[in-house]
Amino acid sequence: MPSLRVDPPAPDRRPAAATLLEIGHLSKRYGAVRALHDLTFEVRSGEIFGFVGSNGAGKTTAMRIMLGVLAADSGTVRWNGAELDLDSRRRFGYMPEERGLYPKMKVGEQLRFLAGLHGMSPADAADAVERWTDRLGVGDRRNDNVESLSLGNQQRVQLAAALVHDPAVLVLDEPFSGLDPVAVDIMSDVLRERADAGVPVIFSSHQLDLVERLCDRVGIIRAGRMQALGTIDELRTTDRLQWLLEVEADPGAVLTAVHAVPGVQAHALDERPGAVLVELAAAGPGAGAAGAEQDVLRAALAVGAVRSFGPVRPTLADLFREIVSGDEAPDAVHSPDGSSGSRRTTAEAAA
Ligand SMILES: Nc1ncnc2c1ncn2[C@@H]1O[C@H](COP(=O)(O)OP(=O)(O)OP(=O)(O)O)[C@@H](O)[C@H]1O
Repeated sequence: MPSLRVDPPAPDRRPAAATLLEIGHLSKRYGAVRALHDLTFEVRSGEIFGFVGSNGAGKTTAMRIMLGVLAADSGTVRWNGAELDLDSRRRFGYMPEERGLYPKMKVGEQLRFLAGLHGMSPADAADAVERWTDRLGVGDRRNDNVESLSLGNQQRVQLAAALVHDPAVLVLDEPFSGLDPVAVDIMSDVLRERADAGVPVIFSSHQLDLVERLCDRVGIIRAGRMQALGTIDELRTTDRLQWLLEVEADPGAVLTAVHAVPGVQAHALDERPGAVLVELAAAGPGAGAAGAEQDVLRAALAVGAVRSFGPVRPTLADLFREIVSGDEAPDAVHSPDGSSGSRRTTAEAAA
């Protein structure tokens, strides 16, 4: 059941931008487990891309392949039109799921060391470490061993490690997990700021409200395949047009009146007494439902005063549930014919 949000379409924040990171037809097996199957998507300059999927869907595998810490069985990862090599990967900032900090090393020392590995001079590294640890709220912990920090603060340090060399691409595996709300806000601001500076940002997350709020585009992956890809707004535009209707009248009478409109389904909402969810067929070639909402409104007005009547669109969490519902065990081997199909937005399909 879609939640009852009636939102105006979100503004498209995407600048007209070049595709910087292209993930093309990646496939990967671990023995009998098919972790990725022909996974293709792109992340554009200045865009925050949210990578979502159930546990075991293949997100970490895809991110590791992007970073070159894991080899794909087939497929390519291109940056700025060229296949990635060691040099270009040094320009990436990566926050691995397994969090690779040295527990017994001091925060500042460790970050300066990592910045040096990315080719920064000691002076530049020291400046950047000071700037990022201050920004991420762990400036006063620079002289403490990593293991003495709370897990959330270690995560802030891990983000500093991904950012310290001013990366041209950011790939972050579950950067928000375990963060307190203040740290979530800081992390969100930093990602938006980096994207606004032209950096393609990709992160995985199970926090769908956050993904919905923060990301310009989203990919929903299921069992190693991309199932839905597009802006939040595009993904929320479904074939089923649902409207929420509230009338000052007996709900049974409202339902009867609405059902009398040809091609319209309706049912009462348990969680919102008196409200009726009206489902119109999609307007489009052959659907013949354009203007059906006017017929519904007229029918409703005939039984009582209409308190509200407006379109309802699914949240990202609704879409996600719809896509992964009936999921088989994530570790299963999948049929080679791609029978699960893939939902791409019109814009993506045309691209
Ligand atoms: N080293 C490995 N050896 C064998 N199987 C693996 C290995 N790493 C991952 N897998 C399997 O590959 C599939 C994809 O795993 P992956 O970690 O990429 O998923 P994920 O989407 O990141 O999951 P989560 O949200 O739980 O982190 C899963 O079925 C997983 O069990």
